[in-house]
Amino acid sequence: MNIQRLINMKGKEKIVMVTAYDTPSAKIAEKAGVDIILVGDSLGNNVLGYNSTIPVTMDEIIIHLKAVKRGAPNSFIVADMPFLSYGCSLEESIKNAGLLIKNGANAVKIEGGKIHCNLIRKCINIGIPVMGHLGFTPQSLNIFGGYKVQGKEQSSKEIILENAVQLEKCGVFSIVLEMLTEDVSKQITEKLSIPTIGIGAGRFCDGQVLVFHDIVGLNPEFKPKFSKQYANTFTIMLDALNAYKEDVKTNKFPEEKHIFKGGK
Ligand SMILES: Nc1nc(=O)c2c([nH]1)NC[C@@H]1CN(c3ccc(C(=O)N[C@@H](CCC(=O)O)C(=O)O)cc3)CN21
Ligand SMILES: CC(C)C(=O)C(=O)O
Ligand SMILES: [Mg+2]
Repeated sequence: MNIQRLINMKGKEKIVMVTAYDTPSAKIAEKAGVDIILVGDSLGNNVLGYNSTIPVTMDEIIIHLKAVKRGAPNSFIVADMPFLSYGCSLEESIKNAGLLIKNGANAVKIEGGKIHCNLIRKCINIGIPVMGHLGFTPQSLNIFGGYKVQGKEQSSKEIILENAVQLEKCGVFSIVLEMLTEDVSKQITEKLSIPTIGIGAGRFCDGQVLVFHDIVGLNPEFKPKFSKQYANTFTIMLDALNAYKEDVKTNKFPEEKHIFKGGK
């Protein structure tokens, strides 16, 4: 997989993106043959126990990116630039983007609109492919004041569309559209010649992205309307641990076959 192939998939074949944060989830994603693995800053919510993506640092993303790379050495990996790793100084932002590439990412994802065009152009010039992210951008949770669907008012529709157009102009190879009304994501998808990848943005995007833990049901208390849970692994794991506990308590584990014996 590469950015040209992803762009060529637009209008022909839907793009499948899933997050992964560690080696086992990356192995599963690679084995399933997804098109893109995202080392998302949702790492914070789903693995590190934060209640938003805001505390996630470059160091944390890099540790998990390297783990994902080891599990999925042949997959196309996008890494999220975490909050405050970009947007302050241009120089620092470019260095942080480059660090993600050095540590195994094939591209970086940046939340926000045309304000980042300068940074995006610089990144592309030095060889760093960039994916955009518009609509509800979780790093701006404190500006939005909550997890809210975007693009409901005419004025915000126009602003989001304009930002999508500008992101394409400055060279992003794809844009994630998060929690957008379906009419807006459809309009953006039709207007752009790069693929859109939706999460809570309806049926008409060129691809879809979901969080690994939401797909496999590892996070039973998080059930947003846009997500689809395909398995209940939390319960499967809980049952396994309960069975193990019961076996130890009742002397059913370990058995003869689990024992090491010395010579006579
Ligand atoms: N496990 C997980 N899945 C995600 O999709 C995800 C994360 N974590 N963390 C980072 C962001 C944050 N996301 C979120 C978080 C909360 C809602 C939520 O509460 N949604 C409600 C209200 C939407 C509304 O009507 O305004 C919902 O019912 O969908 C949605 C997306 C999406 N991302
Ligand atoms: C929800 C996706 C697009 C994301 O940015 C993440 O998982 O961090
Ligand atoms: Mg993210």
